[in-house]
Order: sequence, then structure tokens, then C-alpha cells
Amino acid sequence: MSVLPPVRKDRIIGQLPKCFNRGAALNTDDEFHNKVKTACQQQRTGTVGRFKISKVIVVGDLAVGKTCLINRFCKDVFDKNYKATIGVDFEMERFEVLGVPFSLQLWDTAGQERFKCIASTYYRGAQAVIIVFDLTDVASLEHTRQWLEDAMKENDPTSVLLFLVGTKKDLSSPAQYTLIEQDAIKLADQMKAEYWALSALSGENVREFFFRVASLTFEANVLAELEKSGSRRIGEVVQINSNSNNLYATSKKKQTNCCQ
Ligand SMILES: Nc1nc2c(ncn2[C@@H]2O[C@H](COP(=O)(O)OP(=O)(O)OP(=O)(O)O)[C@@H](O)[C@H]2O)c(=O)[nH]1
Ligand SMILES: [Mg+2]
Repeated sequence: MSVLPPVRKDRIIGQLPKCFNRGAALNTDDEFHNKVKTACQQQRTGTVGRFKISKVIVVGDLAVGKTCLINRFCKDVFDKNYKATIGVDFEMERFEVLGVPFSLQLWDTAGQERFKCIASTYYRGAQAVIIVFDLTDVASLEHTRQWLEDAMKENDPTSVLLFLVGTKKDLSSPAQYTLIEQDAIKLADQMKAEYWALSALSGENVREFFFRVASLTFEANVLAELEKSGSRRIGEVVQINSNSNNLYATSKKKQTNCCQ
């Protein structure tokens, strides 16, 4: 029995959302991986869809627009007044991907130096890292390397999905945008991150971006579950009988999630 209300209609993902720029994308597939589609159809997604919550951390310089970005997506609001995040804050977003419930825990961290040490204690266990810069501020793009390094001290670089996100697109002129985008794409490529440009003020690309984060995180989680389960069907009870009295039973126990 579920105590949660149904997932909002505008959080249902049935197709893999497109990347923003094919030159700086985590993948350019048109559809979810076949294995993932089959696993979802057969309800063999293991811990994904039951108790798994994926942690996503949002980092970047102060005032680049991290909080506004999260608030635009989660609450559909925009505040033009700057209120620094002190330490961290988080929002939960529930999705349904290919018919499977899936939740993201979005951690909004402080960019101000004096709050950074508090914020960095929450970096651990992230499945996706969103590194934000301001499209009108080249220095904030340059600093993304340092943000990446700090986030990766606490995480496994081989399994974390990275996104490099330029905000305040509404404020940049086409010429300024073209210039900074070239550098951002180069950097995203070096970091192995997916690049996006958006605006929390106008809402341009915000929903598309978070749908992409949810979808790629979901896909990675299901693939990892499938790999873990190997040949056995995930989520099933496995019994190995021998002629002696040995009986090993692996029940569908909650997997330890080292995220928090
Ligand atoms: N024009 C415009 N302004 C934005 C946009 N996003 C954020 N801002 C403004 O930029 C300022 C900083 O935004 P925040 O979201 O608070 O920045 P932050 O990155 O969370 O800052 P810290 O919490 O200190 O790390 C605010 O005054 C916002 O109104 C945007 O897309 N367009
Ligand atoms: Mg903030």
C-alpha cells in the first residue's frame, strides 16, 4: 500500500528527453536503452521504483542562480531578490519514468565561501552533480572546475552523471551567448559533462533540463541494478538448494543506500 499521492501529471516521462547540444551530451540516443525499457515493462527494476531516492547536488558560485533554478522547476516561481542559501536546502521531486516511480532529492548548496564548508558535507553519495554558472559571468564558468573537483572528492567519478549548466540566458546578448557557449561546450567535453543553457526567469529549458537529469539518472540506476543482479532476475527471491541441508535464500531485502 502506498501512502504517497500519485505522481503529478506533469512529471510523467515516457520518452527519453533530447540533449541540449549534441556536441556536449552524456548520450545522443533517441530512446531509453532497450534493456531499461524491457526491465520497466516487466517490472524488474529492483530497488528503483520502490525505495530508491537519487541524490542530486547543485553547486556553483554565489548568485549564479542555483536556488532560482530549483524553485522554477519545483514550485514554478521566480524571485528577483537575492537571498543567499545558508549551508544547504533540499527539494524532493517525484517522477514516473516508463511507468516506474522515481524520486530525485535536489540539494541546493551555498555558493558563498563562508557557507561552503557546511555545504560540502552534503556532497557525498550524489548520483548526479549539476555545476551551475552564470552565462553573463565568465569567471563563474572558470570556477566550475574547482566546483567539480570539490564535488568529486566526496563521490565516485566513474558513476556520477555531470551536468554543466549556464543560467540567466535571458540576460545575455546573442553575441555574448555565442562566445561563452563555445568555452562552456569545450569545458563540458573535458569534464565529461552534459551542457545546458537556460533561464529561471523565463523558464526556458528548465523543465526539459530536469526531465533529462531524471531520465538519465533513472536509466543509470536501472542499468546498475540489472548489472548487479547478473543473470538472476532482480527483485526476485533466489534460492540455491544443495543435496545437503544448505539453503541460501536471498529475499528482496532493502539494499543499503550509502547516499545519506
Ligand atoms: N535575469 C535572471 N536573473 C536570475 C536568473 N536566475 C537567478 N537570477 C537572479 O540571480 C540572483 C541570484 O540567484 P540565486 O538563485 O539566489 O543564486 P544562488 O546561486 O542560489 O546563490 P547562493 O545561494 O548564494 O549560492 C537573484 O537576484 C536572482 O533573481 C535568471 O535566469 N535570469
Ligand atoms: Mg542559493
